[in-house]
Amino acid sequence: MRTRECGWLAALSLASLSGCALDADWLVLLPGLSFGLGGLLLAVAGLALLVASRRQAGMIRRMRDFSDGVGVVLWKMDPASGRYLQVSRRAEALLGYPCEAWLAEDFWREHLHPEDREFACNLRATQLALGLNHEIEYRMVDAGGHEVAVRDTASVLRDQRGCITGLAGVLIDVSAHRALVQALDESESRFRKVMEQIPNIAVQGYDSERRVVFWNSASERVYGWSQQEALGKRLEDLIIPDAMREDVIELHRRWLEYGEAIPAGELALRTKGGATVPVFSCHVLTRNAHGTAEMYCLDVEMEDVKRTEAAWRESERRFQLMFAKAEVGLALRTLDGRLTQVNPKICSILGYPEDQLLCLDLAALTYPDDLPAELEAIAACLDGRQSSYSLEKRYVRHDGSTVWAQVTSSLIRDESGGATQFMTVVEDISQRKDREAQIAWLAHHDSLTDLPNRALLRDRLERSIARAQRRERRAALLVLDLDRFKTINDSLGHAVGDQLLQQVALRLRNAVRETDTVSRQGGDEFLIVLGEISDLEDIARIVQKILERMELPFELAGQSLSSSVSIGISVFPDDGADSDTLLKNADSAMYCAKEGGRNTFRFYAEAMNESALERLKMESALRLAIERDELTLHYQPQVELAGRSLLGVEALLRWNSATLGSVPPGRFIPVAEDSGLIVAIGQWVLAQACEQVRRWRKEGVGDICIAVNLSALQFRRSDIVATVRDAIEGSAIPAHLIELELTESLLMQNAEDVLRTMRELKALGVRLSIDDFGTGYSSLSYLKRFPVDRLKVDRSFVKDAAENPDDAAIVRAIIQLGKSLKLDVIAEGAETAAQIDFLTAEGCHSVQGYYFARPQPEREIRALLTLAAIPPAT
Ligand SMILES: Nc1nc2c(ncn2[C@@H]2O[C@H](COP(=O)(O)O[C@H]3[C@@H](O)[C@H](n4cnc5c(=O)[nH]c(N)nc54)O[C@@H]3COP(=O)(O)O)[C@@H](O)[C@H]2O)c(=O)[nH]1
Repeated sequence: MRTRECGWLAALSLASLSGCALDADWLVLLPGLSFGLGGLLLAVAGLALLVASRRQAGMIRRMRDFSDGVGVVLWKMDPASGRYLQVSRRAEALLGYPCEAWLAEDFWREHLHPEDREFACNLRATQLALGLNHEIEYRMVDAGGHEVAVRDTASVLRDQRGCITGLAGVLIDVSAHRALVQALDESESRFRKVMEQIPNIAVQGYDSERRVVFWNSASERVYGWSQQEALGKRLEDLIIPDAMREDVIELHRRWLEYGEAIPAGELALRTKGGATVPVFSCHVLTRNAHGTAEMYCLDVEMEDVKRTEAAWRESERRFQLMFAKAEVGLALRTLDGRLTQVNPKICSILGYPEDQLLCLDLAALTYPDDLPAELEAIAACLDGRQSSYSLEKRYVRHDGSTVWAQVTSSLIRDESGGATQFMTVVEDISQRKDREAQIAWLAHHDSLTDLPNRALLRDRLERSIARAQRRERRAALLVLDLDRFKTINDSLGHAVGDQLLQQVALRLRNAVRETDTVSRQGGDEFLIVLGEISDLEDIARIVQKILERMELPFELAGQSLSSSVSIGISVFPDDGADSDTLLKNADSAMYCAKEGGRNTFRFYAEAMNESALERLKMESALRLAIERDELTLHYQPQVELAGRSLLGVEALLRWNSATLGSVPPGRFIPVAEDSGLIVAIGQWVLAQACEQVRRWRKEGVGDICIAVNLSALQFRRSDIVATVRDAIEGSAIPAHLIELELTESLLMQNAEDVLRTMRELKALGVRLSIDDFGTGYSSLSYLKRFPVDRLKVDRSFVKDAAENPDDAAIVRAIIQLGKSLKLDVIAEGAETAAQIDFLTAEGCHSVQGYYFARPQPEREIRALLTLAAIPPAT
């Protein structure tokens, strides 16, 4: 609480002194409103004088209304008892009591705040005793029990003799004002405290003469002057170096006079001890409570910053040095895998120049099989499950080779903890991997021959069994034992024996497919696993190939040595369902082979031996058939149905073997195809057919067209176009007298290649027909594209066509198809008159079959060739 004399109240007292009645007494109080209302109330004071002198009741009433309007309470009090005699209407709003309540004895005293009561009562009593006007700030308590801060301005009323007659005053509610002042005080003190205690910013305040008015503890530390020493001293005498002195004074002046702010910037200021201290200084010009200018300077010491910067530069320099010189590959990588920085070592590991490497990303550099594991590890880092990962992986180098690396990637985070990039350390571990691979190789291979050893073979055998089981195929295990190896070893020495084993290993490897496994078990014993076998005869053929290759002499130590093997064979699933059983059975089969005279093979199951042997015998005999002149061609007429005229003949191969007797084509053609002999045989057939055409023409029989069967293998493997061209040109016959029969199934495989070859053949001028038509799955669209002249209905449909409606429908459909595609249709296998009638009725163009003639040797068929109409066979 504070009291204040209100000097000019004396002037207002004139109004009362001049004998104002009660209302006029109020007027002396109005100046109490001057606090905060300034000039307005001076005008009011003048007005009061005027009113007092003129006693204008209306004007007084308006003044009372005015006091209510501005929110003040006018009161009159008995000085002796302290009881209000009168209060203005505003009193009700101030404390929430009706005006009458205020007039009660001791109202004022009782509604003073208990903490302020004594002080307010004493002060008023003292002032009254001295006869002084006075002003007191204290708190009252309203009807709701809340404190209300008031400023109470009281004037002493006197009569003409100067005796005190009463006390009148104004109560103003200053609660809001006080709260504001208090908040401002608190705020100011808070900020002052902050400014004083802020540790890193030296804050100084200077008045308009640049004398220190504020000097915080950081200023004491930075500049060495204590607050006590600094206060009142001038800026330029404290911290401004001499060289800057005049400039600073001038800058300050210009700020004050022209408002040109002193810019913030780095300065080198002076300490008490005369040392220079680098600071970053910014300045604020403000006005104090008295309205005078004050400049505040906020200086941040730069030494720390500079030290940190230097340390950072040093650390960066070291990092760059370490990065560049590191003996391991280093790379910085964005979170999505792009390389942003690489060191020379990683460039050399990956074989890329730096600029090219920086254009690549993780996926492009990683061996595809190893990428998923690394992406999984990256995801674990990015979703916070781990902060780094380490793995072994393969990179794809610039030249396409792969390099094994031990990779450790750590997530780098920024100050706020956000992941920014990966730092990757790459160590070339190719050598270690090679060593590991070498060790693994040695653990699973025979060091003499480099072939898989027993352990690896067992693994491969088990895999082959599993695969064969899944695909419902067979697998075979061959146990091979070199005949006479002991003799060679003992007589020529171990070195030669070793060489022999190495050459045997090589021959065995070359005799089987890549996917088969050849293994050495030690000594002169070898094992072979043949996987994915669909036909038992395939095994016999491979075995035969091995035997043949082993029979060829070995060049060892300057001499030619011959050797041979005995082979025992067991087959999955026929001879055993597991590797142990198959090994045991193949072994016992091998001993049977040895007992059987060596240089031979034996299946574990006897039945297999028979069929395989027969087939092998046939293959061996067939191999010699051409040179032994055992092959001949028979011819079967092809007859036009309408006029029964001869259209041509089909050449059909016959084999009369010196050892096997007459072998039907149905048996030897598949063996020829499987063994590849069909290529040479087919060539022979073609040449013979062309030669026959030439002879018939020469001998006057006529231009007889010969149809020749082309096997699929012949069509695909040999240069069939050249073969046909050579045969035709070699016998100088018109090409259209040769017709090539291609099976329907051949056309369906690699259709585009087949089509190209067919077009080339057609370009030679030969005729093309589709054999066995109806047994394959030709689509109409394919047929349209193939340049064929004739469809040959398979004899299986012709056989029952006259009786079986289904077969009849098929034959009918083929005939219609031929007509639609403008192709001749020949039905083969027509044996009966009923079949001939049916085919004639359906509009079939021609037939081939026993009805007219069986395939016969040239001399027997010759008579038919000149007939105008071919009669049925008798
Ligand atoms: N790649 C080559 N394949 C050839 C060659 N020579 C023959 N073959 C093919 O061998 C299969 C069997 O031939 P083959 O025993 O000669 O049988 C042919 C005819 O004898 C037989 N045929 C003819 N008419 C009748 C008959 O009325 N009834 C009946 N049961 N059989 C009859 O049809 C065979 C002709 O068939 P195709 O060649 O499909 O016209 C056989 O698939 C021949 O293709 C050759 O040199 N190369």
